Amino acid sequence: MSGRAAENGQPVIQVTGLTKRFGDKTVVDGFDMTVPKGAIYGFLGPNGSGKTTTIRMMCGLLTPDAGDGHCLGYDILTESRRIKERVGYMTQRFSLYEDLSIRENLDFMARMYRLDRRRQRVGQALEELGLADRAGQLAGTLSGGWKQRLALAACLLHEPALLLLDEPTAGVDPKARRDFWDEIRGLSDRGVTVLVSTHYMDEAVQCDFIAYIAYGTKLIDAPAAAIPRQVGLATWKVEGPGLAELARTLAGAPGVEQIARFGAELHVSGTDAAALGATAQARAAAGPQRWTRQESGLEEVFIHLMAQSRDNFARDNAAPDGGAAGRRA
Ligand SMILES: Nc1ncnc2c1ncn2[C@@H]1O[C@H](COP(=O)(O)OP(=O)(O)OP(=O)(O)O)[C@@H](O)[C@H]1O
Repeated sequence: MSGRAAENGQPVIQVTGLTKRFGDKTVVDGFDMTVPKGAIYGFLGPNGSGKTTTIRMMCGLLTPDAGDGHCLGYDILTESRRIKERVGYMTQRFSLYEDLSIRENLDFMARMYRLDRRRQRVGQALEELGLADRAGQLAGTLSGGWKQRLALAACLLHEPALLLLDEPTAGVDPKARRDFWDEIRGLSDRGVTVLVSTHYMDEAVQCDFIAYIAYGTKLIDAPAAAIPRQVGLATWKVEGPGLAELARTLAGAPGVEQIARFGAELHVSGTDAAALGATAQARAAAGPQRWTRQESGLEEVFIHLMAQSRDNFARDNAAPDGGAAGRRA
């Protein structure tokens, strides 16, 4: 496949069997994925589950121990240099030089990519950012939201076809998060493909597709809107007085696997819809709270997946004496 193939309706990324071991630990195991052009693909999962390692392998930034594939039409094993030229990478820590000015940061990035029309590109980025009249200000003096916008502008200078975002809005206020995602959506509309690793639900809901990874294995890979149905989790919303006490008495009741507080509501979920329904109806009849069956949201689903993968991991690693082998969750 040539570099142009990706522009002719073929997936931007297609990988199979990606596996990575660090020492005797397999952190990614037989990972397959296909990413369409312009998609925003979210990677979720517990800490240390292999999200970053997977994303880096998919883009040729890290060599897998097994598996192969293509990214942007290039072979991830033999043409990683070509891929890197077309990838923008924004890490959680904003990778800016705090003691350089806003303009100097952009100019440094433009030099790093050996870009032509450097002055023009930097000038245009400053205009688009709305920072042209503050170009001489030190980057370290910007607020979190502005630093993030500058970091994004810096990694877009070379007009990448693929953007990697690692928890991009951690520590940024809600307005700035919203603006940031509007910009990401705009890039996706223009055909830029985005891979984002996150723990935040408000980032997850912005994604077109979500892969959920637990301990090196992909458990879910689907359009975001299809995931609640695919996981098969039933949820009841409970409103009214005494929710804290109700939550205590519901623990362990038939069909109740998860109880989560959402503001003034309790969301009670489980995979056995019939058993949960019977419990809900019995409790509703006893009052005084109001019970309503509702669609499970992504947040409930991910709380469920997280708890389930922890339980599976503890079971699979249970020592002969019944204790769990140590590993960070
Ligand atoms: N270069 C490395 N050498 C040794 N172990 C590593 C290396 N990089 C990652 N790991 C280990 O591989 C596992 C997966 O790490 P990775 O960063 O991919 O997970 P993650 O899902 O992105 O985590 P987080 O959500 O915490 O960012 C972790 O146990 C991590 O400690």
